[in-house]
Amino acid sequence: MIATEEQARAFVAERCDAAGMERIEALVAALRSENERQNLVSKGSLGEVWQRHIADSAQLLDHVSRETGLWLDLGSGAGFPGLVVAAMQPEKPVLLVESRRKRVEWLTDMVKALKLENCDVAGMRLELLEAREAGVISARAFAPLEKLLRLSARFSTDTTTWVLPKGRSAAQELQGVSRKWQKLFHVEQSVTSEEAAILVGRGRAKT
Ligand SMILES: C[S@@+](CC[C@H](N)C(=O)[O-])C[C@H]1O[C@@H](n2cnc3c(N)ncnc32)[C@H](O)[C@@H]1O
Repeated sequence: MIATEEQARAFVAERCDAAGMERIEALVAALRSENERQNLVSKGSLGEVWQRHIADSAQLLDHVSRETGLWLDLGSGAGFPGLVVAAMQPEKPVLLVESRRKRVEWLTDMVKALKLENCDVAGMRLELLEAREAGVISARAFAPLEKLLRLSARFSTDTTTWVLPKGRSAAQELQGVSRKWQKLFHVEQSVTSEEAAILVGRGRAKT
């Protein structure tokens, strides 16, 4: 279990090259500065930004094979987890979906500043996004599982990998959805918190 900022930084460094680490350092610096202007993340979490946001996002890579297609991140907010993934693996195509204007501006600015040619921002509600096939679907603190699956099912295929950090509610939320959806997922322990878990799944979420 990651317990310190140093451990979190080392965890991330093991999963990307030096250029990736430089991009992540730049992202952290920009986040600290932008958070003075808009509430991208809670002030309290900035003191543990590597544990709470960066490593928390980076750990999803351990559940995803390297060759998957488009990584679709729903409700990216400040960029977690999608922007972190895009910065660590610039060969991975990533689409960040976010509806709030100021957050869309922040994400767009960061994609430009970090020179992430692999990463696009869809500044709109997910409901309005044109259907496309996603190799990976991620979403942290986006919506309750039932709603999340209903909104994103149309982007999934038989080979889609789902990585859904769900905090302490993971197992309970999974029990609350229909059996056809339960079958797709299992619960993985988060490495950033004893209490948190990630719903990892594979396949098409039929509606
Ligand atoms: C609680 S925040 C989480 C942000 C980020 N994923 C994180 O974990 O730090 C949820 C984000 O989802 C966005 N959002 C909520 N509903 C959405 C929708 N239907 N389409 C696109 N974005 C949405 C919100 O604007 C907000 O930025």
